[in-house]
Amino acid sequence: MSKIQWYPGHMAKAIRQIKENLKMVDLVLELADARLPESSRNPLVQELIQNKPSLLLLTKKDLADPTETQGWVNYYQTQQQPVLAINSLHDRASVIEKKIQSVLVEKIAKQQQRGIQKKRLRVLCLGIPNVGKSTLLNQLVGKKAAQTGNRPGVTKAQQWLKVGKTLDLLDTPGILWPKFEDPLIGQKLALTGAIKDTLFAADDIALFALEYFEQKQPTQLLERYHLKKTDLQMELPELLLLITQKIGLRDDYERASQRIIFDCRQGKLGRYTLDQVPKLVEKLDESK
Ligand SMILES: Nc1nc2c(ncn2[C@@H]2O[C@H](COP(=O)(O)OP(=O)(O)OP(=O)(O)O)[C@@H](O)[C@H]2O)c(=O)[nH]1
Repeated sequence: MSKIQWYPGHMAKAIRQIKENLKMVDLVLELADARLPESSRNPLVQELIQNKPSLLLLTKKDLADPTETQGWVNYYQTQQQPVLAINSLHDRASVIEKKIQSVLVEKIAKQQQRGIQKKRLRVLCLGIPNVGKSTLLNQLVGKKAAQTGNRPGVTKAQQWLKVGKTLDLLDTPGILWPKFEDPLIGQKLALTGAIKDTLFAADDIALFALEYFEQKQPTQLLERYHLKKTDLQMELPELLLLITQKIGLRDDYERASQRIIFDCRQGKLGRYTLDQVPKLVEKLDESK
């Protein structure tokens, strides 16, 4: 597929801002998409936050495969990374508030021992575009605090938001990769909506989606587009043309591609997880 470009200027600015903001907070709330927990994390975030306590929130869990999400949660627990899977549209602020307090419980206890009585905890919220930051913040704050939209890059300025009795939360604009070498990550991000639609060819991403569903969840593909099992033996471009006809778009495979992408983003082909949980390699005792 064509190479997806990132803008180093934006990235440099975002990094400067994060470094400044990190000095002011007790914890980093890192958002990643539950459908692609690794591919939707900016690798630089880990480097930047270093020893700062963090909580990884896997957003949009209602769109991800629940078994896979549980697998990812288990995996992060083995990595000592505090994690919580959420549906930002429905989950209550108190669940996240409690989890943050549990991550910081030792720090709070130490501060109390030293006579420091902090009333509020300061939290920095980070995530790639369209991961659901504004939606989560609105849910946490309990009113329409941040602008939301299903377009990457809607969050513009940063602001402090009060959450319940214990948290102050800093909203920041989504940050981008400076570049990514692995085209597969680009395809996953494009399919789930983290990259502007103008930056990739819809048919490339639709073919990627067809390949995924054909291999992993064929029943959903058959049902959604009224296909026969034998249709799945076709080459992918042929299958795309067949679906184009099935949905009444004659030979307009460009629009059909956009429809397939939209269906995947909306969960019309069911819940799915594009990133596979890494296999936990048990240490073999070679002396035996
Ligand atoms: N199904 C589902 N949709 C969600 C969830 N969280 C966010 N969304 C949707 O995802 C889209 C993007 O959400 P935003 O909150 O605007 O994302 P953002 O991270 O603020 O985006 P930027 O402004 O690009 O940084 C919106 O259409 C939301 O309704 C979730 O947990 N489940």
